[in-house]
Amino acid sequence: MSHRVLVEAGPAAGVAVLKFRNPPVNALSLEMLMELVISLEKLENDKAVRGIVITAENPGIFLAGLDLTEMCGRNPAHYAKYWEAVQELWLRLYQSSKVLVAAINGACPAGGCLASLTCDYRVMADNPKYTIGLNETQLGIIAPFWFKDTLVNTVGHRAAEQALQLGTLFPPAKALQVGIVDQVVPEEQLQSAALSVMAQWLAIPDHARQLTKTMMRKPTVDQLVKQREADIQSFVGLISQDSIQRALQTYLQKLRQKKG
Ligand SMILES: CC/C=C\CC/C=C/CC(=O)SCCNC(=O)CCNC(=O)[C@H](O)C(C)(C)COP(=O)(O)OP(=O)(O)OC[C@H]1O[C@@H](n2cnc3c(N)ncnc32)[C@H](O)[C@@H]1OP(=O)(O)O
Repeated sequence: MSHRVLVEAGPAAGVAVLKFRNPPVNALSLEMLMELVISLEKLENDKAVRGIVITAENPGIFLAGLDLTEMCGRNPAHYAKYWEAVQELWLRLYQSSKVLVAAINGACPAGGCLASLTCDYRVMADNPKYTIGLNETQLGIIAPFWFKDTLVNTVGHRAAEQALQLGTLFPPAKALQVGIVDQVVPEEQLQSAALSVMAQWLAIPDHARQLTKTMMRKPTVDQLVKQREADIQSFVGLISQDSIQRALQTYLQKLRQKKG
């Protein structure tokens, strides 16, 4: 039984809707990552499902990214387990044979942006409070190579380099201009726009679309698969450094003090 992920049958045949519901901010905790992987595996094995709309149950925050509390003050074994789960989620999403459409109905930083970039199409609600991007450098950390490659595959090298170095969080119109999202629609039309684009994608024969997706994504997937363990060790080494721990603690404190 999943608590942090809700899967519903969509209003159209062959379409499921997967909703994030991990209050307060839909951070990707270890439990949330595991529940997502299980839900995605079930959907992948369900032949009746051809497409999945991915969204947040409550508008405002799509996904707050990786859970910073999983990366602060823990031991190396925990960091390794956590990072393996992050890799697993990315591999499931990026290699999914289903059509994935992200209906971005809230803030979408870092790991949230990465999850949306694994989808085949991104529709974002036109709300200036919502931003999207890989903002890791703003936290004093570095987006790993497979985060970077997923962005490069979406927006091209120059735009990705600039966005990554600056850790830019783009509001909807700018995100559309850069190509990080494919469509921006009024907030109340988000779900219908996602379903409408899903229908267009589902009009293509599955086998032809799936093989094309695999052809386009395989080189990026293979890069991680062949060095998964090294990537885990690299993460554990970096995240355990005092300077990185200090940077993350400072960032978390700033988030907490924002309210006070
Ligand atoms: C060595 C490095 C190697 C690899 C790199 C690792 C890659 C990491 C990628 C990531 O995903 S890092 C995480 C990046 N995420 C963010 O920068 C988002 C931070 N959060 C926000 O900007 C805001 O919280 C929000 C826009 C998502 C929501 O704003 P608001 O509605 O105003 O809520 P609060 O800011 O008051 O937050 C409520 C509550 O939640 C805590 N929180 C927020 N984000 C996270 C998070 N990502 N992980 C854990 N906890 C988070 C926040 O501290 C508040 O906690 P309280 O205890 O004060 O209630």
